[in-house]
This record gives sequence, C-alpha cells and structure tokens, in this order.
Amino acid sequence: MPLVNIIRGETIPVAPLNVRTPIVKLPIWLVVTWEIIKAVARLVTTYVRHWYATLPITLLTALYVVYGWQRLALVVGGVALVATVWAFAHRPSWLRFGWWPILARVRRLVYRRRWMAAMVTAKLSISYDKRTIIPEIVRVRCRAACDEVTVRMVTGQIPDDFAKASERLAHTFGVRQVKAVPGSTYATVVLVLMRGDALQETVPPLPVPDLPDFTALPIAVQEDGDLYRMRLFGTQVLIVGATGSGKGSVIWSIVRALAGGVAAGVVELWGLDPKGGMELGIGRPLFAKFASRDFAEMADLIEQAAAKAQQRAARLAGRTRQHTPTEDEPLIVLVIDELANLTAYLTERQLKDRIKAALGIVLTQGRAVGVHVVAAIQDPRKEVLPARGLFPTRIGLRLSEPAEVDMVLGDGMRDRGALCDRIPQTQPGTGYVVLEGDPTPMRVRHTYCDDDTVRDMADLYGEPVGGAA
Ligand SMILES: Nc1ncnc2c1ncn2[C@@H]1O[C@H](COP(=O)(O)OP(=O)(O)OP(=O)(O)O)[C@@H](O)[C@H]1O
Repeated sequence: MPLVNIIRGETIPVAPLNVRTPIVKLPIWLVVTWEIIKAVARLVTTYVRHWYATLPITLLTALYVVYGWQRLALVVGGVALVATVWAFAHRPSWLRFGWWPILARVRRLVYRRRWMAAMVTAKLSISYDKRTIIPEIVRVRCRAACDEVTVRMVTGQIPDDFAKASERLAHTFGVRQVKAVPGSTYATVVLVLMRGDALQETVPPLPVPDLPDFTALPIAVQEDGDLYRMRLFGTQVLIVGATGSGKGSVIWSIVRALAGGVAAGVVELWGLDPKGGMELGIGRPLFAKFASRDFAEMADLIEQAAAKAQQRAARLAGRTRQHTPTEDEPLIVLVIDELANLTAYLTERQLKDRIKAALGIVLTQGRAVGVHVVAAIQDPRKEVLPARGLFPTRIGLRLSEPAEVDMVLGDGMRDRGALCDRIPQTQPGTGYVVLEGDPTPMRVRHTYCDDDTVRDMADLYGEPVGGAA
C-alpha cells in the first residue's frame, strides 16, 4: 500500500451556495421491472438489427426442435449444395448476390470493432462541446479485391480529410491501400479498402477493335477489374514515368487500340522517336510518317501537324466543334517517345524554338480538329516540359519522388491515393489515371505487347514500308 496517494485532477472549488439533491425513494419492484423492460428492449433491438444471423439461427433451431436433427441436416446440406452449384455454374452472380453480402456483414463487424480507435488515432474524431463525435459506418460492401465502407462524416468534415489520413487507415485496418471517394450524398465519403492486388499479373494485349471508339480506347485494366478506356477525342495525352516504368507499353497499348483505324484508313500515326527508333522502330509499318534520327525532320513533322491543325480549324470554324475522322481526313496522332529530347535536351536553339512553337499550336488547336499528341516523358518538371499544362489527359506511371505526382496528375492527387512513387519496379506498366467525373485517381495496369506482338500487329494493320523516313 502506498504511503501517500497522489490524485491528479482539478479540485472543485467550494461554492458559496451548496444544495443537496433531493432523494426520491422508489419501491424495489419498480426498479426491477424497469431494468427488465430495458434489457428486453435491448435484446429485441439486437435481434432485429442482426436479423441476417439471428433469423437463420431461429429457423434452424425451430427446425431441430420440431422435426429433429435429420431434417436439420437435410436442410443445411441442401443449402450448401445449392450454394456450391450456384458458385460453379455462375460465379459472378454468386459472388455479387451470395458470397459478398455475407462477407460484408462479417467485415462490418470487424471494422466496427476497430472503428473508434482508428478514427481517434487518425484524428478524424471531432471534439466539440466537451463531447467526442466520430464518423459513423453506414454501409459495407465487398468487391473482388476491395471493400467499400460508406461513412457518414461529422459535420464540418470533407472527403479530403479522410484522403489525408488514408495511409494511417490502411495500416490500421491491415490493407494495402485506402482511397477516399466522395459518397452519393454530400454528407458521406466512401473508403475503398484495397485488399488483394488485381494488377499483380502482366495484362496481355487486348483484341484490336475493327473501328476504334475514339471516346473509349481500351488500353489497361483498372484495379477494380474493369477495363480502362481512354478518351482521345478532344484531348492530348502525356505519359510520365521513370526509366523502366513501362512508358513503351502505354504507347503500344494506345497504338493497338487504334490499329484497326490505321488499317481502315481513318487514323494516321506519325511516329517521332528521338532515341534513334529504339522504341517505335519495331512497329514502323503502322506509322504513316516516321522520324527517328534527324531532329530537323522531327521539327518538320510537328510543323506539318501544326499546319494541318490550323487548316482544319479554319475550315471547321463555326460548323462543328468536333472533327469526325474519315479516309479523306483521318485522325492524326503524333506518337512521341521521350519528348524531353525535343523540348529540353536539344542543343540547337533555333530547332528547339521551332519545335516548341509548332508543338504549342498542335496541343492547343489540334484537340478538336483531330490532330492529337501522345507523348512520353521521364521528367515532369516545367523546366523540361513547359507545355505540361496543355496535355489534359495525363498518365502517371512509377515516379521517383512524391512531389512529382501532383505535378503530373494535379494538385492533391497524391493525398487522394495516387501513390506513383510507391509503384514497385517489379510492376512496370502500372500507373494512375484520373477518370472523367471522378476526382479520385484510379490505379491501372496497361497491357503489355512484347516485340513479337508489335511486329505481328504492324504486319497485320500497317502498310509495308519501302525506305524508312
Ligand atoms: N505493361 C507491362 N507489363 C509487364 N511488363 C512490362 C510492361 N511494360 C513494360 N514492361 C517490362 O518492363 C521493361 C521496361 O519497360 P519500358 O522499356 O517500356 O519502360 P520505359 O518506361 O519505356 O523505359 P525507358 O524510359 O528506359 O525507355 C520492359 O523490358 C518490359 O519487359
């Protein structure tokens, strides 16, 4: 026993007026009845709230009591058989309507158990008027590789508050990553807890569409299992990634999605490969125009594209806001590997200025008139690519520094879950994109066309080339 007890805390000052609270004597039967009513009400509430567990248990118990264990075993076995047949016969519907709802119930209990501690340590609880209020779990849904937890935020919170705490939440719940997506109402946020990794494996090349849909070119697989379809109409595309991040695979995925259009004559690919043709050279027959060694030739090509964009813009002005590609007037796509060689590392000042000026025209005027740029670059800094802002569509592959993520995908994107700097070197072709109408970045893995696939594709859809330009 300690000799002296030290009790921490604030002593209540003696008030000038002290009152004694009145004591009301209740009969014991009233107190007992009240406690019993409260306990029964609590029991009924729990029973109704957890109906998905209590109802089957009640039915099975009733079955056992009325008909004995044989009938019970028959029913349980029958249900198990139906579930197994369903799972094998039509797996997607079994997962969607059978397994995932059950899993969601179990996971909801798991999340609830850690919820309060998670919210407090992630500083997502709000202390107000001597009370602590925490966000509330509204719903849990399970999907292939992730759980979606819909959360009602505390008044004054915004989805970005959750996005900023996403890494802490991921570690707390033991998942790979957490993304915070605005919910269906302004008061809710959906936390997407990524469990497995649907993008672990290399994605094989997709079938080539006969006529490309320029508003939805299939080029990658999203982490939720859907195909990522990129819009080309009305945009210019910039692919940014460190060396070995798989920029080549993004280029070839886009080219593959357009190859049917090349064969049909409604798409013209112009290839610019300042690294001497190392990347684009294998698919040479797919390119209507090609330059790989001479920088003056590359400047000429970009100037030709700029002139085309200006001519079309002048002709279409006031008539339409989106050019429709035809055989007479095909969609032109300038495919440029390592753009920095043309905009930053080129030593000839005059040539560099010509390229910058022409590229500026193509980027600004070409979007609506069917003259597009798909360019890859390693370094996203403004000094290297001053025209970065003129590319509305950007794909961020593996990057070397966290600061580069927001440069590529836009302000706050790293906080919202675009961890480009954390993509492992063993996952080339993986990156983040921003989907239309969704402020949360999506992780995708691009299809991988090896050299033989590119050669076959070039033979099948390209024009045999005599002398390479
Ligand atoms: N989508 C992909 N899926 C699987 N593996 C890939 C993918 N893309 C690339 N790779 C592998 O990663 C390696 C590096 O890819 P690649 O050369 O395209 O990267 P890069 O970003 O273009 O590099 P660099 O800047 O050095 O040209 C390739 O040799 C290939 O084996």
